[in-house]
Amino acid sequence: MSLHLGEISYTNILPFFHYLDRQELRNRGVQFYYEVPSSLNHSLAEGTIDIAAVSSFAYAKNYDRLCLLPDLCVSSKGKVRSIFLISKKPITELEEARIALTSASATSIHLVQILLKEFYHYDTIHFETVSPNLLEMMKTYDACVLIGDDAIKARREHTQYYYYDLGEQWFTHTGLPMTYAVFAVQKDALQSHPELLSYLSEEFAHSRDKARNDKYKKLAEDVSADMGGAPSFWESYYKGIHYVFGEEEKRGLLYYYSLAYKYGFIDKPIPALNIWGSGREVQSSK
Ligand SMILES: C=C(O[C@@H]1C=C(C(=O)O)C=C[C@H]1O)C(=O)O
Repeated sequence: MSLHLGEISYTNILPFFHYLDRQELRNRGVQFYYEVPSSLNHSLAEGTIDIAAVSSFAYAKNYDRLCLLPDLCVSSKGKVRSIFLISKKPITELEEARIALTSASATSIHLVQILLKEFYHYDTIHFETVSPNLLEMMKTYDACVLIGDDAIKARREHTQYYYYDLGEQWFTHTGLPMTYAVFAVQKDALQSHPELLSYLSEEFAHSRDKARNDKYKKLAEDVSADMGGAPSFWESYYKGIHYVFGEEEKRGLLYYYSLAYKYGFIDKPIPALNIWGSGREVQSSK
């Protein structure tokens, strides 16, 4: 029986995937699915995918059925450089604004609402979820949120707007890192494929460590050839992202979940993260 693995179709996740021996994994029964985060979140919730890097928000939504792989995440302590609120007006002038949210995201579209409610005290902003097309969004809305490669491209090509980096905003107001993606696995799959999942988890960590030990040089060159942008941009982009799920990242994520609960984005509080193989739970610091 094969194991269905979801891969986010953005460059930010590549350190975990670039150096994987995909043929070896296919030989062992892994099937790859390449999708934007919101589709992977959906597939994981439906049970059609066994394991994936998904929006950290999606883990909270399906908390009872999922476990996290230890040590792996996509986080930033401050600027992430690929998740922006892009606005025609300064962030302090958004009373009654209409904001378009990218349909590719789950974590960031709730993060922006949390930031604007909790720290800017807005309660009259109108949010709508639409396809991630900057020009279309800005035709009808005052501001929009883009993530991943859409956001990187917008920042490069459309400099006439105000850009607010949501990782930086979160850090300014909380002093904590923000975790956008985690590796979540169905509890059922842990029963049916424990050895393969353990192998896969180690392979993700090896790929990440290889990319980091090379200071992201080779990865940056490959991404630049594929996507444009200078290799130096990609090197510093990767260096700004935290790929290790440490204690501070977990605290930041639990605080995000507590605010997501406060504003009704999730139905149940998340008291702790269930991390596979760690034999322990991490309590919320709040
Ligand atoms: C750093 C990023 O994090 C992403 C943001 C996500 C979200 O908002 O749901 C999901 C997965 C991550 O890949 C990014 O896309 O730029």
